[in-house]
Amino acid sequence: MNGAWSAAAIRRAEAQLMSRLPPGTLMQRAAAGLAAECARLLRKRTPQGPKRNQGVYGATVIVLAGPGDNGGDALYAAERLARRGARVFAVPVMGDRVHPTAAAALVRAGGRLVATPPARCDLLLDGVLGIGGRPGLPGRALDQLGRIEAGTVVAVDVPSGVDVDTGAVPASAVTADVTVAFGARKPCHVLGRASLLTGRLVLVDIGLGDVLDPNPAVRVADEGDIAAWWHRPGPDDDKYTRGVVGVAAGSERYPGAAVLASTGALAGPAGYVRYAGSAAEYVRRTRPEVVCTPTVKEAGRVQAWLAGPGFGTDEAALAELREVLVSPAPAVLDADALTLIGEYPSVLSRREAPVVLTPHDREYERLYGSPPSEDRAGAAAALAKRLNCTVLLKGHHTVVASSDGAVWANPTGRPQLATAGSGDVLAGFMASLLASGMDPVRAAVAAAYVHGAAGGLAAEGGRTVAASDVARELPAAVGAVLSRGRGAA
Ligand SMILES: NC(=O)C1=CN([C@@H]2O[C@H](COP(=O)(O)OP(=O)(O)OC[C@H]3O[C@@H](n4cnc5c(N)ncnc54)[C@H](O)[C@@H]3O)[C@@H](O)[C@H]2O)[C@@H](O)CC1
Ligand SMILES: Nc1ncnc2c1ncn2[C@@H]1O[C@H](COP(=O)(O)OP(=O)(O)O)[C@@H](O)[C@H]1O
Ligand SMILES: [K+]
Repeated sequence: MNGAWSAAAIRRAEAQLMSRLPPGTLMQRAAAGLAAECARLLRKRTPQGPKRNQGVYGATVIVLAGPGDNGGDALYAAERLARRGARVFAVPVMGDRVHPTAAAALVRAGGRLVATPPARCDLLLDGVLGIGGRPGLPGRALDQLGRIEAGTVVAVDVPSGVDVDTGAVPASAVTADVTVAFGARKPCHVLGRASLLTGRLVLVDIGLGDVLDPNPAVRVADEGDIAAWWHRPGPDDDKYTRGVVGVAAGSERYPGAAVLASTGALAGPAGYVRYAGSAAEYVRRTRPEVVCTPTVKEAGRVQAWLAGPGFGTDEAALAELREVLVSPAPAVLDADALTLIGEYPSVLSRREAPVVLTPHDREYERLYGSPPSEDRAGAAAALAKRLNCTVLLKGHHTVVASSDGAVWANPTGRPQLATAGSGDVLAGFMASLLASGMDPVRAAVAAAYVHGAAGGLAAEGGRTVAASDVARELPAAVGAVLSRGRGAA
């Protein structure tokens, strides 16, 4: 598992570490790692004309330097590049406030402090704001970003202007090709719109590992986690012990949801999929391995339910939802089930077994009363706490929150997944993970991860993606994630 730590947690760890080290040590570690990454990027540049001067020597580097230590990191890294022959121009963007010793070191190495740098450069270093930054950019930084044409933009620690702890981008911010982060990820690298401005993330180890709080603000699963959580069938297993999934989805009007959710469920680790609803004819025709009954009651005992996709919001649907909720099995509630809960919140009141809610933003609003804020992790956690459920809030970086406040950001997925029915596939797959015995938060996290990976496979080569394509790629995505995960373990 990877984590992302809040600015306050990073500062606490840095303070502890710094108390044991000579002054300036951490900043030099950060600057050395940053300069090394810049040198790697400059080696890849393709200057116009004959291939001379490739690399650091002769490259034009511009530093936007803010008033704090983030500017200090950028200036010390630029000093190292200047010593290797780069032409460095540093622009103080907050009046004359600039890290004094770092600026002096850069000047000694041949760099220049200027008000107006060249209009083009090979590499632009964003050292405007780091973890001490409030959202938004100072005007001078914004002006320079508007006029400089940069081959590569490297953000120092975080893309300046973002809200470091939430990933919100309420005002102007830098768009980076690469972000070189020190010590640990911060929430803005993995959450919200800020994660899109981060570009490729490079972590530089400055020795914080041992002193960081063991509980990160945001967790990010990796393939090793998913492989470790996955229940593999053993020689004594049968289809029942592997778990029975109940799918209460679809209707005569929306039979597709039943098929997509059942296909999602079949791709998971459970051994048996039962369908309960009025679209049985379509499910049988497309997925003959699914056992169909007309109602939830007749489906009998299952180890997990999915309820909601395409099953309507009328009285009959409400009655079926109530039937699912009296079952002691954990349940994924999606789509129409979320609309029903928004309308009749009391249906959840006597529920004891775990529930995973999987809203997109409009469904979230129906459940919570207002749309999710740009602090998507905070929004998911607030709903999870209020309803005492696990919440998977869908979007570009899907977020999973547990009712006790733990938050996970999903690292996979792509916008092509935003296609009708793709959520039905996700919900069915998640129900299969629950039925296999996986803990609800892990089931939500693992389902989002593998679903995103399946979307990636479906979109390979720029192909267009429909929900059936995502469902078709799920078994391959499971295979790839588990085999890489076991390899990593
Ligand atoms: N503390 C440490 O030991 C280390 C810190 N490092 C670097 O230090 C950074 C944090 O440095 P600082 O604490 O000095 O903070 P920043 O460099 O993020 O800057 C804070 C300064 O910017 C001003 N400011 C904040 N938001 C602004 C806005 N929107 N517009 C205009 N001005 C704004 C503040 O008033 C303050 O003067 C990290 O991100 C990292 O780059 C690294 O050198 C590693 C070691
Ligand atoms: N911009 C986006 N980038 C990546 N994934 C997205 C984006 N928008 C939506 N998704 C994903 O697409 C899926 C859509 O689900 P949902 O909205 O429930 O669709 P449907 O109800 O039609 O099945 C979710 O997994 C969601 O996380
Ligand atoms: K920065």
